[in-house]
Amino acid sequence: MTKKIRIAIQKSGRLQEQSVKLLKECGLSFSNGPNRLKASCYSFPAEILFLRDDDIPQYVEDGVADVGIVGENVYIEKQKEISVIEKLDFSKCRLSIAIPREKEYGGPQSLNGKKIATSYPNIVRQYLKEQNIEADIHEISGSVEIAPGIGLAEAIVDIVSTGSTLLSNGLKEVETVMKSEAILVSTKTLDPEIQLLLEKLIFRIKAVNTAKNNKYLLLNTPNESIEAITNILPGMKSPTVTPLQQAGWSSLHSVINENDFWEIIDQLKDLGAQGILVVPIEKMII
Ligand SMILES: Nc1ncnc2c1ncn2[C@@H]1O[C@H](COP(=O)(O)OP(=O)(O)OP(=O)(O)O)[C@@H](O)[C@H]1O
Ligand SMILES: O=P(O)(O)OC[C@H]1O[C@H](OP(=O)(O)OP(=O)(O)O)[C@H](O)[C@@H]1O
Ligand SMILES: [Mg+2]
Repeated sequence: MTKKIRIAIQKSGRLQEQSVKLLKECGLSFSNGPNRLKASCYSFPAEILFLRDDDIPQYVEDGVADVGIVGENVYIEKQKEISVIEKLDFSKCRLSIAIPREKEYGGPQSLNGKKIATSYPNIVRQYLKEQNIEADIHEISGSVEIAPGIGLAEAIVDIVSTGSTLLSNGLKEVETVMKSEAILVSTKTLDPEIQLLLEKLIFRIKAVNTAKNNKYLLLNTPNESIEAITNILPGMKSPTVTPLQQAGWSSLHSVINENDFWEIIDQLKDLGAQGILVVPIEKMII
């Protein structure tokens, strides 16, 4: 019987939807109803385990799951013997120190002797040690932003993305402790068959994520500008150039990193390019 790779993802919460989407884009189809804790993939030898995100590092360390998707913040906090395989480019956030909006902030040293509420005691302990601060860490498992308002702590360390949770709880962000995004983690030593499945999965994840950052670009160019445009748009190997019906003109197709597009658009126009189309790419294998 062929072995299956066991992939742990969050059951519900901030990582869930994007983790499911990524696996499905990688060709792993499975059903994920609200009460499902385990699902078999139809199209890939894999089993999906739906778990609390905080438990995923432990399950991966124990080998109950071979790989898992967690936030870097949880990976660092849990201090488990597991490997980081790949950053996944979603659930981007930061772990920040926040204090009541009306309070003056006098730098990290002003936290000396204060009480800090957090769900990330190990990360905070390490930060305080590095900054040479003596403060009291009060661990709570959720709704951390409420702590200063009810007199539980003078500061908090929690996840911030848009900052709206801090704002609605009368807090202000004063320091970033770490940045985080979703990552793929794995057990340190994998069975060789599972390792091969993991390599297939990584190949697919890279194809999906590279495609997201790139766009397919089509334009019409006067033939005398082909060389100059090729220098600006080298593409994966070199652009495809096909003649148009209209003499002296060609259609040029290439691939471009999304971030570069607005930087080069004026140069393309100056070289006489017309009818520029930018199209999303679904998968990209370099
Ligand atoms: N507002 C946010 N924006 C982006 N990413 C976030 C945000 N909040 C959390 N994350 C990331 O998603 C992860 C899971 O967050 P979530 O709030 O769903 O955790 P949780 O409540 O502990 O879930 P669980 O019930 O699985 O324990 C966090 O560890 C962090 O990496
Ligand atoms: O800066 P913001 O965009 O407001 O995001 C930050 C909030 O998002 C997360 O909570 P979530 O909404 O996932 O709820 P939770 O309490 O269930 O973790 C996190 O714990 C923060 O409270
Ligand atoms: Mg959790």
